[in-house]
Amino acid sequence: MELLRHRGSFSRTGLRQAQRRGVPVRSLGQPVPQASQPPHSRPHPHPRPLPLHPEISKIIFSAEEIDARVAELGRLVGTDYSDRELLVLGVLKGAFAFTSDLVRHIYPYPPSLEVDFFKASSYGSGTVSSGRVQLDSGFKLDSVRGKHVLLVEDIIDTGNTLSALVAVMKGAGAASVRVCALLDKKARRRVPMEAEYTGFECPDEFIVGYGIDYAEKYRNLPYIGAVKDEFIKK
Ligand SMILES: O=P(O)(O)OC[C@H]1O[C@H](OP(=O)(O)OP(=O)(O)O)[C@H](O)[C@@H]1O
Ligand code: HPA
Repeated sequence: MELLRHRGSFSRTGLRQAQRRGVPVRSLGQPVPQASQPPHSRPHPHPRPLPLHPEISKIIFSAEEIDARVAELGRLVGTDYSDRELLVLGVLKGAFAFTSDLVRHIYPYPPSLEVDFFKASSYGSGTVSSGRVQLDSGFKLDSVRGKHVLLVEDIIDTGNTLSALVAVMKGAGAASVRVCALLDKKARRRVPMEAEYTGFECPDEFIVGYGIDYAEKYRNLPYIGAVKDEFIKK
């Protein structure tokens, strides 16, 4: 076990000291020793459930619920694309966590699966959509021509962002465009938008966590929750 703590290389003195203390030392090229316990029975490095962030009033979707649903979505996507090459396009920044988890669950494997990201934003540092979707001008739209595109979003709220993105991808000559959204806040819709794959229906609240921010904060939380009122600027 102690071997795992010595990730870097040892100096000669450090090496001799480690050997004297009986620390097993592996030289480069030797196989990495396997942990004695299978991954699912190893204790998680953090206490679970994680303590609630002090600025969060409640958890709406727990890390465990999210993990389970993302795995199911991966299976659905994999089944539908088992005979088609797939381009997964994550919408930054909010969908970075969802996209990276989702792609690892896409099974059966499509004949080829590419992952890329596209930046779009309309909320700035507030809780209300500006209605103006700013799209990433640096993205090479040529790269979607002829591809089966799956747009991956953390949340559909007013629908402004995704309706703009679907139109952009179709205009760029994608062979097909589908949407996979973790959360669907139907109560706030202003323009029609239905995802082909949806994780959860989202209550009509401003939510954060699992990639989703308020004024750039809380993206790191492993769960999705609501921010306490006193931390929202009025
Ligand atoms: O349906 P809509 O009302 O358009 O809302 C959904 C969009 O809003 C959020 O992005 P945001 O503009 O906050 O940018 P971010 O992803 O960089 O946080 C979210 O990540 C979606 O992209
Ligand atoms: O509820 C939300 N929270 C954070 N960002 C968002 N963007 C759209 N809806 C939301």
